Amino acid sequence: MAATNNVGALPVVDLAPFLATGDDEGGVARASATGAVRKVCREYGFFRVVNHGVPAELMARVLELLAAFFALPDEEKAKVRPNEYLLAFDPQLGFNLYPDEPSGFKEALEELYGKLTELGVLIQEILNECMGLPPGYLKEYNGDRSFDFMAALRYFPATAEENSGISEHEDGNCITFVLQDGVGGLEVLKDGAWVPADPVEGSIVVNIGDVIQVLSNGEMKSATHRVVRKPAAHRHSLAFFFTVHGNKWVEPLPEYTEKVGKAPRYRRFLYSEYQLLRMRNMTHPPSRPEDVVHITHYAI
Ligand SMILES: O=C(O)CCC(=O)C(=O)O
Ligand SMILES: [Fe+2]
Repeated sequence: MAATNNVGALPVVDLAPFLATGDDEGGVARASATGAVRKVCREYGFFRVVNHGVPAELMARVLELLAAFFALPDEEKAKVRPNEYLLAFDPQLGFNLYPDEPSGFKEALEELYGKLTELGVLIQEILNECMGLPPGYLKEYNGDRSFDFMAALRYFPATAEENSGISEHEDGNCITFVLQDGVGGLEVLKDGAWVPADPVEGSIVVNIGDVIQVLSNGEMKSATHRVVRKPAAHRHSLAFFFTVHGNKWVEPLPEYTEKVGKAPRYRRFLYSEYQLLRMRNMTHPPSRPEDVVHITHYAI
């Protein structure tokens, strides 16, 4: 059983140099932030971003609206499951359903969706640079935003009997952003110990998913993480999944294989197939833990 390492703090990456209008000094700061992202993705796959362009006021407003939404009467649900969620997709696709209450919910979620999409595009560009890919490679490979989605979550307080919010897992997509209220409980596995990804106001937690791990032939980590519920309060969080279209083939890139004389560590797969297998993990949970499909399913 891994220990919890309370002294560990997530590395922080300041994105200000990428959002400021470019000058020479900005170039140096951008190179240094890119280096920081490369290092943290190799070691960890989890970090925090600040000065990310998503207004703190909007983040706070959405979390308050989520709390108001999930607080609408339904306490019976707490008895049968550890959390509740609401999904939102690209508003332009036109199939999101929003509740009437609280007022301003749709507008705030859609505004946030747009901002997090922009942040995803920015982080993807930074990763492109970190990974030494031809300029614009990832943008071209992953230019279709129709598979991205956002999950708003509420976790019930832990009981004396159990406290699991989301059991340990890796995200299957490219890049995930997590916004959370002040309760805490998100933890990331680093060198065999659970490191808390505690809330820091205004910052956004970023984690690398399986697609980036495979493209980089395992060099960039899709970090294992979980949510442990706290006894005192409901926790609200919002996860945005920046991902590839289902019809994309995912495989280790030449920059990490033939160009550097390394054998691919994964066989190629269609993203929609992997998504389906992961979905089945949830709808038909295998009785043996070793039968749960992870990215290792495609390992060579
Ligand atoms: O609620 C959180 O902080 C994280 C949720 C998560 O890991 C997920 O939905 O994949
Ligand atoms: Fe996750």
